[in-house]
Amino acid sequence: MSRTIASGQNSGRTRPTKPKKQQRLQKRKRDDVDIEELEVQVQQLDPKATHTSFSDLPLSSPTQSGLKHASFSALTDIQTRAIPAALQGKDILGAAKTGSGKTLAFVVPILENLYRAQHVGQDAGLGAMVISPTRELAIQIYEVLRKVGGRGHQFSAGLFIGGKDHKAERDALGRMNILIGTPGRILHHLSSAPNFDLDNLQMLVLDEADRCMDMGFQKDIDAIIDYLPPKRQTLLFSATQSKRVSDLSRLALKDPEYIAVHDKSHAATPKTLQQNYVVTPLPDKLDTLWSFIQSSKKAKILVFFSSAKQVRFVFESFRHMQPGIPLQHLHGRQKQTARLDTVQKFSQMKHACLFSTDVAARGLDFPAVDWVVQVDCPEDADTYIHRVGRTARYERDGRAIIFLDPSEEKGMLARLEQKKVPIERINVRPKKQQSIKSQLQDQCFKDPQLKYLGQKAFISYAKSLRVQKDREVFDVQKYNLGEYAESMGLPGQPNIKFLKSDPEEVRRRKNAPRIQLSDSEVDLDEEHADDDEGVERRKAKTEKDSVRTKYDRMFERKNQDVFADHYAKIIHDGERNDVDASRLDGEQVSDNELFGVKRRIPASGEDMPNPEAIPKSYTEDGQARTIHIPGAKEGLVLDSKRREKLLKSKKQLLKLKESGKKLVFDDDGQAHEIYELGDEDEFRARGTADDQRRQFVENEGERVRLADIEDKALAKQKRKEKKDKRKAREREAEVDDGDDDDDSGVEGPTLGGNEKVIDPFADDYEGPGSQSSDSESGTGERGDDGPPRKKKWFENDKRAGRDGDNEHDKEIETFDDLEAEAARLLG
Ligand SMILES: Nc1ncnc2c1ncn2[C@@H]1O[C@H](COP(=O)(O)OP(=O)(O)OP(=O)(O)O)[C@@H](O)[C@H]1O
Repeated sequence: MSRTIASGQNSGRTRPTKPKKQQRLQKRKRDDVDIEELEVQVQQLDPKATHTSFSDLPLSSPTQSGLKHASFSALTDIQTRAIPAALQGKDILGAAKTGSGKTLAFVVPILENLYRAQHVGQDAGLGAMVISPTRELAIQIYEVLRKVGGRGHQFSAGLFIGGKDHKAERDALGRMNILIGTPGRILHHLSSAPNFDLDNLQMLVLDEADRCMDMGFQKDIDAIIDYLPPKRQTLLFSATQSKRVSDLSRLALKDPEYIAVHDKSHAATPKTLQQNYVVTPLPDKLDTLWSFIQSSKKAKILVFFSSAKQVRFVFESFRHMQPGIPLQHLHGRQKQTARLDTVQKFSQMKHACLFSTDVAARGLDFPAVDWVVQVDCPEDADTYIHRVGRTARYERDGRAIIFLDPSEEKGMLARLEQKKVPIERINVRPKKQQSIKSQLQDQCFKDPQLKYLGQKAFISYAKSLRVQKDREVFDVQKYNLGEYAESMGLPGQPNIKFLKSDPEEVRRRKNAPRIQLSDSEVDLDEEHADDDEGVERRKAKTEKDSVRTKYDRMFERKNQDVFADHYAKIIHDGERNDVDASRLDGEQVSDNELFGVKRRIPASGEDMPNPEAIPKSYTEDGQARTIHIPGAKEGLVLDSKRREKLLKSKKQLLKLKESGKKLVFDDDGQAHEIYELGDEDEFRARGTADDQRRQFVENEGERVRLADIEDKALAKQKRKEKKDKRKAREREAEVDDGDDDDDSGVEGPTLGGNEKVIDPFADDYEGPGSQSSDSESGTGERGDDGPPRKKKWFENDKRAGRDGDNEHDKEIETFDDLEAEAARLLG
C-alpha cells in the first residue's frame, strides 16, 4: 500500500504553462529560503529549553498546518523533550508512559528532517522506515502520519503489514519516501525485491522498541539492520524501555539521548489511571468476569487473555448467554480484514466489551476505554503496563483491574511494585457474584464444537503457564486446573502432554521465526504465539500439512460464517459513531457495582452525566432474539443465520421438542409416570425388568411388522386403482383421437405398446428409485410398466448397467437422451 500523503499533486498530463512554471520556480526559491532559515533555527535550538507548543518549534509550514488541522497545539512532555533533539539529528532512546503522545514525537521529526533534506519524490528513494510489532499499530502510525503530513507535504508513504498483495507492494517500493511496516514483512521484501534500495535511508524508528528487540523479533530486526546504511538517525520509543547495552550495540546507536519522561515520577502509569486487583481462584475467574460484565454494561471494556483459544472460547460461550453488551474478540489468528474491522468497530462503539490477546496490548489508541480487565495474568510487569495503558490515555481517566490467582498474588505484586505501579486490592461483593458454571456445562454438553474449543483453550492456558519464565509468579503445580476445567463446563480435565523439553527452549521456539526452525521444531507447541509472525508460521505450517482433521475444517468454517454474521449484526447497531463517550466514573458506589470499593471522583471534578441519560448504542440491551417453540424445553436463541434457517425446517424444529411420554391419570385427575401406579407384586409376576423390556420390544417389533404389511398392501391397492383409471383414460383418448398422432401438435416422443412417456408430474410416477409392488422383481431398476429408475449419485455407469434390464435404460438421464431413446424405439 503506497500513496502520496500530500494532497493536490500535478497529474502530469497537461503541459505547465510558462506562468505556472515561473510560479513553481518562485515557490521553490521561497522553499529553499525557508529551508535554509529552518536549518539555522534548528541548529540554534536549545533542546533543554521548555517548549510548550508546536508553534514554538522551528517546523515547516506544511507540518504546522497539518498539526493545527488535527488540533494538536500543546506539546506533551515526551514531545517537548524528544522533538528538538530529533530535529537536530540525534539518536534517541525515548520512554514515556502509555498514551503520552510518543507517536507524534517521531512522526514530526520524520516529516521535518526529510523536508529539510528535500528528500522527496521517486528519485530520492526511501528516507525513513518505521518498524512496529503489530499490524494494527502500524496502521495507526500511518494514519497519524497522514493526518499531520497529508495536508502540505509531497512525500509518498507506504504501509507493509502482510495480508496484502506482495506484488503491488513490491511495485510501490521504488516510489516510497516513508515506509511503515512489521518486521517480517519488511524483511521479506528486503530479501526478495531488487528495487528495495535503502542506500539513502536517513531515519529508522522502532516503535514499541523493547518488543521489537525481544526474542520474537530479534532475528528479523538484526537482518533488517544489516541492509541499512550505517550513517543514519535511529529513534527508539516505548512505554517500557530496555537499556540493555547489547540491544543498543545491535542497533549501532550513536551517542543516544536517553529521554525517560517517567523516571522521576513516582508511578510508571498515568496518574489518571486507577488500578486494582482482586484475588480470585482460577476456577472462579469466569464467574467473576461474567459478574463484572453484568455490572458494567454501560462501559467500554477491554479484557485480556493469554491465548487466542481462551479468547475464542470465552467469546463464544459468553455471547450465547446474552450478556447485554455487544461482545467482540481480537487475536492474531483472525484474518487480517476481521482484525481491522474489529479494531475499527471497537474504536467507534461507546459501550462494548472486547476480548483480546496481547495483540491489542501495545500502542493501540482505542478512544475512551473505561476499563481494562486482565483475566489471565500478564507474563511480566511490562506487559501489565502496556495492557493497562489502553485506558487513561492522554489525560483521560480510566480504571484497570487484574484477577490474580492466590498463587500469583505475592509474586505479581512484587513485580509491579518494582516497576512503580500503584495498585490496591479490592474484593468482589458476594451479593453481586454470579455463577455461570452450570450454564457453561450445559452449553458444552449441547454443543460439541464449544466443548472442543474449551478443551483447546484449557490446554493452551495450561501450556502458557508452563512456559512462563517467571517461576516465582507462575507455578503450574499451584493452580487448581481440574476445577478450572470443570468451571469452563468441560466434562473432565483434558490431557495435557507437557513438552518434555526445557520451558526456556519451548519459549525460544515459540518466538523464533519459522525460517530459523527445522521442520520438526515447527511442529512443537505453537498454541499461543499470537503475534503476526506467529500467525505467519502457523499459516506456513498449515499449508505444508496436507492432512487436516474434520475439527480444523469445522473451525475454519465456523470462523468464516458464524463469526462473520455475528459481526454483521453488531455493525448495524445505530449510534455507534459517538466515540467521545461520556465517562461513568465519579459516581459513588452504586448497588450495581461488582467490587466493594468506592469509585474515585475524577481529578478534574467535572460533572458526571447521568448514566440513564446515555443513549443505548445497541438494540434491546444487545440481546439476541429468543423464539419460543411450543413443546420445546427452551427458547431458540436467534443469534446466527443458521439458527434463523432452523425456524423454516419443521424437521429440525421437531428435534428441539421434547419427545412425548405415556402418563396415566389417577382418580383425582393427576398425571403420573406409568410405573408410579403399578402394583409391585403384579410387576414382579410378569418377570424380571430385563425380560419385560425384551418382551415389550419383541411385541412392538411384531406390531410394526404387521402394520407395515398392511400399509404395503394398501399402497399396492391404491397404485393399482390409479393405474386402472389411467389406462381407462388412455383408452378413451385413443378412441377420441383416432390415429392422428402426427397432427396433434404435441412435441416430443410418444411411445407405443407397453412403453410410456416418463412424466415425473404424472399421478402414478413414484420418483426415481422407488420400488413399486408391480416391479418387485428384485432389480429395483424398472418393472414391466414402471418408470426407469434414475441413477443415484453414488452409482456409477457400470452399476446402473448391471442393475437395468435394458442396457439403454441407464443412458436416459436428460431430455435429449429420452428423445434419442424414443427415436430408437420408434425406428
Ligand atoms: N500534543 C498532543 N495534543 C493532544 N493530543 C495528543 C497530543 N499528542 C498525542 N495526543 C493524543 O494522545 C493519544 C495517545 O497518543 P499516542 O498513541 O501517541 O500515545 P503513546 O505514548 O504512543 O501510547 P502507547 O505507549 O500506548 O503506544 C492519542 O489519541 C493522540 O491523538
